[in-house]
Formats: sequence, structure tokens, C-alpha cells
Amino acid sequence: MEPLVRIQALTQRLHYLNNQYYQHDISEVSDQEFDRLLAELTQLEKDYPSLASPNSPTQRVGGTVTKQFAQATHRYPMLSLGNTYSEDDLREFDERVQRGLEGAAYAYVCEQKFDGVAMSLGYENGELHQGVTRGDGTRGDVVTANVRTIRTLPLHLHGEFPADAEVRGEVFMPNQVFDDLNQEREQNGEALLANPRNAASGALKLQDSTLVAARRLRFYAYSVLTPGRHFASHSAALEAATAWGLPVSPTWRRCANLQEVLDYIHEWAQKRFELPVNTDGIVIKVDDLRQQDQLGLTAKSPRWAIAYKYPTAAARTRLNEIIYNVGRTGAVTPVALLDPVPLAGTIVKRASVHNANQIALLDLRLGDMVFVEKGGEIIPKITGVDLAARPAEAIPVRFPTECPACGTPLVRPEGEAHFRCPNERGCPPQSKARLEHYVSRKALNIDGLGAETVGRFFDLGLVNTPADIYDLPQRRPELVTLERLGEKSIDNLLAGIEKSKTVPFERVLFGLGIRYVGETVAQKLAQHYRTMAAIMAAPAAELAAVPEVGGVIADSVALWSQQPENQALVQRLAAAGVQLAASGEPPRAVSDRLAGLTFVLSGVFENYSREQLQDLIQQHGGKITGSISKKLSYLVAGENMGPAKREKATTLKVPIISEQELLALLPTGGATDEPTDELPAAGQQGELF
Ligand SMILES: NC(=O)c1ccc[n+]([C@@H]2O[C@H](COP(=O)([O-])OP(=O)(O)OC[C@H]3O[C@@H](n4cnc5c(N)ncnc54)[C@H](O)[C@@H]3O)[C@@H](O)[C@H]2O)c1
Ligand SMILES: [Zn+2]
Repeated sequence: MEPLVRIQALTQRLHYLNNQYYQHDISEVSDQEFDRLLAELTQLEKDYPSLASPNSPTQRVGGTVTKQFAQATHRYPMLSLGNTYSEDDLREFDERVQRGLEGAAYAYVCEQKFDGVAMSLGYENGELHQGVTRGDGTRGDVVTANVRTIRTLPLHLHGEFPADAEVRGEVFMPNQVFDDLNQEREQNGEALLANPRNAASGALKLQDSTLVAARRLRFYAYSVLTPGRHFASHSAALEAATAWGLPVSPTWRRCANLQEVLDYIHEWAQKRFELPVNTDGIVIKVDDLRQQDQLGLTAKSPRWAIAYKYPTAAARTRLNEIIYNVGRTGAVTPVALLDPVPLAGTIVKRASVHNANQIALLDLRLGDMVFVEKGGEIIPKITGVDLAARPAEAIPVRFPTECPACGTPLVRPEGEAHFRCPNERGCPPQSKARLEHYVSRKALNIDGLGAETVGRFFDLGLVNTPADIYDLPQRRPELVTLERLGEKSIDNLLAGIEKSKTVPFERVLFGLGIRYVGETVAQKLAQHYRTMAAIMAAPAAELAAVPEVGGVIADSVALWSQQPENQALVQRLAAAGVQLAASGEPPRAVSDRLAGLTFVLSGVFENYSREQLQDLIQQHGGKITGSISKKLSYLVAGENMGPAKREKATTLKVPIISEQELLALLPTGGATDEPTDELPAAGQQGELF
């Protein structure tokens, strides 16, 4: 192929993949594949320098800023790292360093390359005042409120620190958190997060920091920058950061020479899988900061550092069978059963294949030799077939057309990847999974009645729906006859069931397992409506206007509420004494100043989060709605509000007010003491912008 044509094709493809990765948190290809394409382009540009464009992905940091946040310019550029998968390249890197330092002695620091999102934290007089993403390397998104939700991050530094320090590090989602979240999402019928890195990146882009807090992000610091050289070496900076109370992973090591670097790399090749966070390699940095300055930077990366990436852990093994699991919401997921094979520190016997499309895409046959990889996920996945080794008798995998559990024809709703069994009531694994969900830790958390026991009771026909659990006390004589269930554990179990009647309403609502109603949504609905009866009576359009509840969730709740079986279930739970109303006082009404007024909030606000402003409006009798209509009283506009919203409000003559003006509407005057009558009256065109 013409080099120019290839260069253009690669450039276009890499720009596209960068955009998917940084803007939409989607990895369409593996990192290894991405790096291979980038290396090919780098080589071509080296061979044909006249064809290289200054905007090439080889010359620039891949990310960009987003529209939803305010931006800040980095004082020191936030660069990428040169990377390699080969030890020979490391030797070349070491030779370049040696030449660059003209024979002076030097040492390295090796660190884990944490697979998350780079973050710059500004500490002024030891106080955290700003968190900014890498963005395009020059400017990034200001996500301070989101960063503050990271519980291990100190808001104040301890001990002796410089007045002005920029701490850099990685925001990540621990693997355990990722697995828990995904399990929950799967059960709620929500789309799964692809891997912990994309999950962390997506969480940082959320507008509502209470939602970010629920993602339980963490942070590891890996560099400190100060005006003037405060430290002599990178290792001294890491030690200081630790002393100030910043989380620094203890895995770093100072290495006297390349051999020690290679030892570190070999040592961590397997050990890294025991860390609570994904890593994708090792970062090697020249330790002395003056030597770092001497070596300098390229447009894209420092010359004093390099990333060594481990090849993705992959194995080849035989695919014996595919089984189909039916989940709580009826989704049918294929699971591949394999000949056991060691991979990245564990023995793998099962792999996920995601869905029917994936089976077709890979053209899987039973008996095939397949490649399995362990990426960010705990369960490995099948990534390809060794076609050369395909046995003649290999049987094409046929995705079932009927539910493997109950025989009902499967359906695939428009736009969904999964086939579902629509037989909600009569399909045993669905009923069983609903029970397991009801007793689970984050729902009713019934002592002595775990997933296993409730599953066993279901199999024995003792319970079928959550309401049956409350009839168990009357069935004690039957329970005593069960094997492995002594008097004592029955006492425990019955006491646990009794205690579950005090579990707050929001967790009961979550426990009902309504599709798309996860923990947060259950909380919002419970706060807003306060009783199950009110939720079940609410029309979908009204539900959709509750903060964090969109149209899809609202439709699902309304549909659930209409079904007679569910109405009967709720009645029986109520009769058993389960909490179906929020306890305590409803949020105190502070005034009725905003009674009869409706508000839409949009954009980013300066003094309060959107959530806080919504609470404030409600405390003063105002209502929050989801969409802009002629009847809307005010659109409250923050920074970076979408132009479409502004246009719609202007066309419909809905007054647009700022955060300050909203606060001024309140009796105390909020942040200002402006007289309220200077505001445009509701229903008139505001001309404040
Ligand atoms: N799969 C895809 O479609 C796709 C698309 C674009 C990029 N990518 C991946 O992203 C990489 C490029 O991304 P990049 O420029 O963000 O990262 P990079 O691989 O060039 O490394 C730089 C980043 O490493 C991180 N890091 C982690 N631990 C560190 C430590 N101890 N010290 C210093 N930095 C540390 C920081 O976030 C820093 O920004 C590519 O090599 C590719 O693997 C993949
Ligand atoms: Zn079924």
C-alpha cells in the first residue's frame, strides 16, 4: 500500500479510537491493538517524515475536554507516556538516557502503571482546592466536586508541605467495587460497565457528585510538582507525599540500574493480579529531578520516563459447552465451559461470551480451540478462535430460541443485546433470583436467610415470592424436618425475618427488584413519594420528573405497579408488617415562597451542586420537573448549559435565571440580599442574559 494512504488510514482510525475512548469511555479494540496501530504509524512517520502531520495522534495527547465542565489550564502540561511491550526497547531507552546524561550516574524509580484516569490536584496551603482531568494535556475539566467524593483523599495535608503543590495521580475504581457494581447493574437490567478504567472515567464525568460518591472511586498519588524544585528526587517526593497523608501505593521501588528495573518487571508480572486495582504495566522514571529536566520532554511525552506494558494475559483452550443462565430480569447470558487452563494466576474453567451477537461474531463451535483473555474483568472472555485447529466435527453453537428453564419463546426487545424470557412469573430461575435479591445484603439483609438457603426453600416449594418469607414462622414444623437445619439456625432465621420488618422503606423498594430500580433510584423514589402506595399510584410522566429517574425507569416502575401480582405482593408485605413507607419526618418545609412554581435546572453551578439546589427549591415549596414546557416557571441556568435548552426556553418564553437569582427568590435572600421583585415575573421573557 502507498505509505501516504496507510498513514491517512491509520491517522483516521486512531483519531476515531481516541475519541471513543476518551469521550465515550468505549474501547472498541484492546489497548494492545491500539498501541500496535500507533507504533505502526510512528514508524511510518519516521520513515517518511515529509508525510507526518503536526496533528497526528503520534504527536498529541489523546484526550480532550468535555462540554459539561468548566476548564482550567495546566500549569505544567499533562503528558502521555512512551510505551513498549519489549525489553529490547527498554535497553534502547536506557541507552538514550545514558547518552542524554553524558555519563553521569543515575537511578530509576519503578511504579505500577495504574489503569484509571490521570488527575491533577491543586493544594493551596495544604487545602485541596481543585481537581482537573488531563484533558488534551494543556487544558482539562474541573471536576473538584467529584474528586472530593474520594474518601481516601485528604482534603488537608499533614505536616510540612509547600504552600503551593500540585499532586498528580490516578483515579481508579477498585476491582471489587467494579464487580459489585456490575453485579447490581446486571440484576437491575442496566447496561454493564465494560471495565474498571472506563467505569472510573465515566463516573468522573457525572454531573451529580452524590452519584459519583456511590461509585466509590480511589486515588493513588504518583508525582508532586512545585514551583521551584522543592525536592531533589522523585523518590523523595513520593516519600513526602506519603508523609502528608496522600495515598501512595507502597509498590514503588528505587532501582539502581536497568537490571534492577527488569527484576522489578519480572517480579510483578504475576503479583500485580493480587493488587486491588488493575494495572497495565510498569512506569520507569529517572529519579533525579535535575536529570529529568536535563532530558526534557517531547510534545507528547517526557524523555525521562517510559511505560513497559505486559502483554495481555491470554490462554488457548478447548470450548466444551455453552450453558445459558437466566437472570432475575429474564436476560439469558451464555457462559462457556472450558478445559481448565492457567491464566494470570488462576485456573480458568469458564468464560463469558456476553450475548448471541458475540457468539455469531466469533462463529463459535463446540470443540473449538479458543483464546481467552483476562482484561479488566474478573471473569475472562473469549476473544477468538484458533481456526487452524478447528476439528471437523466441531458443532456450530445455536443460541436457543426458547428459555432453557421454562421453554417460553425468547424475545429480544429493540435495541437490546440480550434475549429475554418474558415469562416473569412462571420461570423458576427468575423467581428464585428475585428471592435471592430480596434477602441480599443491600436489600432486606435477612440474618440466617442467605441466597443459598432461600434458593433451597424455593426448590422445596416453601417460598415462591418475597411475601412467602413472612409465612415461614407458621411453617416451623416443616422447617425442622429439613436436613442441615437445626433448631438453633431456625431460631436465628425466624429472628432475622422478624428483624427485617424494621428495614427502611428505600431498601425494601430496592429489594422488590423492579427493573432499573437500583439502590440510588430506590432512594430517590422513597424520598420523593414517601410511600409505596404513592409510587404505585404515580403516572409514568410524573415519575420521570423525579431527579435521577428518567423515562425508561419511570415506564418500568409504572408497568410494574399495574400488574395485579405485584399489587397483591405489596399488600401481603404490608400485612406482614414490612416497611412500605419512609419513617421519620418528611424533609422540613422551610417556607412556601416557591409554592406553585416549577423549575428546571441545567448546567454546572458555582456555589451549590444541582442536587442541593433541587433540595432547596423543594424545601421552599417549589417543584422540579424534567423538561421545558410553556408552563414551566423558571429555567435555572448554570455554566455550560446546552444551547438547545436555552433556545427552547427562549422560544417558549420561559424566564431564564441564574443560580444567584434563584437564591435571591428565597426568603433569606440566599447568597445575596437582592430584593426579589427585580426578577422577571414567571411567565415573562427574562432578559438577564
Ligand atoms: N483501546 C482503545 O481503543 C484505546 C484508545 C485510546 C487509548 N488507549 C490506551 O490508552 C493509552 C494511551 O493513553 P494515555 O496517554 O492516557 O496513557 P499512557 O499509556 O500514555 O500513560 C500515561 C498515563 O499513565 C497513567 N499512569 C498510571 N500510573 C502511573 C504512574 N505510576 N506514573 C505516571 N503515570 C501513570 C496516567 O494516567 C498517565 O496519564 C494507549 O497506549 C492505549 O493503550 C486505548
Ligand atoms: Zn423462562
